[in-house]
Amino acid sequence: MADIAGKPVGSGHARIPLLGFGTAVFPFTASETMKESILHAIKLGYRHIDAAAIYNSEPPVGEAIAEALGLGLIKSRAELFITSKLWCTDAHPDLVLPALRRTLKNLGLEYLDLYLIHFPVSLKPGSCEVPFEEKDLLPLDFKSVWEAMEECQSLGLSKLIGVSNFSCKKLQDLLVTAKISPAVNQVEMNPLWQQKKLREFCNGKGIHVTAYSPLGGRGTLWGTNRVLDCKVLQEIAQAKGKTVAQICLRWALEQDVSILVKSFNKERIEENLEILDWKLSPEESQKIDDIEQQRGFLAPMFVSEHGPYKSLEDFWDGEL
Ligand SMILES: NC(=O)C1=CN([C@@H]2O[C@H](COP(=O)(O)OP(=O)(O)OC[C@H]3O[C@@H](n4cnc5c(N)ncnc54)[C@H](OP(=O)(O)O)[C@@H]3O)[C@@H](O)[C@H]2O)C=CC1
Ligand SMILES: O=C[C@H](O)[C@@H](O)[C@@H](O)[C@H](O)C(=O)O
Repeated sequence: MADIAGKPVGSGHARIPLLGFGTAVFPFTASETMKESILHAIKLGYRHIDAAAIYNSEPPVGEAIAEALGLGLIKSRAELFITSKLWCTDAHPDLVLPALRRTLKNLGLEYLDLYLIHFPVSLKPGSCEVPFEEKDLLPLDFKSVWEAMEECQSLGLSKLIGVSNFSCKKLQDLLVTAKISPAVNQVEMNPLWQQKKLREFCNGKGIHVTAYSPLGGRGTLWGTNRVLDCKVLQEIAQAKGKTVAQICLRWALEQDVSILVKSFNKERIEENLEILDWKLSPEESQKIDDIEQQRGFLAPMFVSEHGPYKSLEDFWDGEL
């Protein structure tokens, strides 16, 4: 069993496991493979599972948890750290609590460990699906939606609350009125988009950063191969006898963040775990540090002349 020690998160005693398991696969449909992969991951020692209403992954996550309990892979639900996310159509103050209750029903759980605002944007209320119409994009009412998130935590329906895809500026805006500070900001982070500024800001505010698409989301709708194809990373991997994926994951781990990686392939699920008992040398870390930075490709879906963000610069408030 892999030893995936957790990091403190939030203002209480909670800990977030270092390495988490992603469940986003486009088209967003649940499958038997998804459930089997989650179960396999739990068997190998993954303890954080990242779901979202939009992924349609909540039912298979719930089934995998029930099976893991039945098989004795875990003794209680409390051994797991389960995250899910509020989709933009429900990012309206009166829709947050009903959305979380639906999420819990889908998962068959009484509480989440972490509930996140998926994106700093709303969509006209309606069905939770992509693609969506650009004309449905709306500004997020940070204050009132966050108040509804705070209510979710106060009711004990989620132990922690947080955000995803938030720039420093947006976090700063949220913090002006927040009574509970976001425990986590889940963002894209990999050697090609290291999020140095955001991490520094979050560290200063006690907000834990979770890295998604640590491999650049190879082969996904929103990702790219440029991370796994990066020459510098390939050279380090070859010299070290590791895979490029392992170099990316180890690098992220050494930046003091937690990671979410998705694989539905048994060998790769295992390969991605084998990053805990070795280190990058200072020279290797420096080479990665020097890689030219560019933003990933996720946010363009939310950039539109009809919506609150007219450009990627706008979405990220010019931060890189
Ligand atoms: N909050 C947000 O807005 C977002 C959150 N996320 C979360 O983060 C998770 C991880 O990010 P994701 O975007 O999926 O991208 P990842 O960087 O985890 O890459 C996943 C892709 O890489 C492949 N892969 C996995 N392991 C290896 C390996 N060792 N070698 C080569 N290829 C590999 C997978 O294929 P295969 O399955 O065939 O192994 C899959 O195609 C998501 O699943 C989701 O839970 C992701 C995007 C946005
Ligand atoms: O419009 C598409 C979706 O928003 C998609 O970009 C996200 O759901 C993201 O891939 C994720 O995994 O969280």
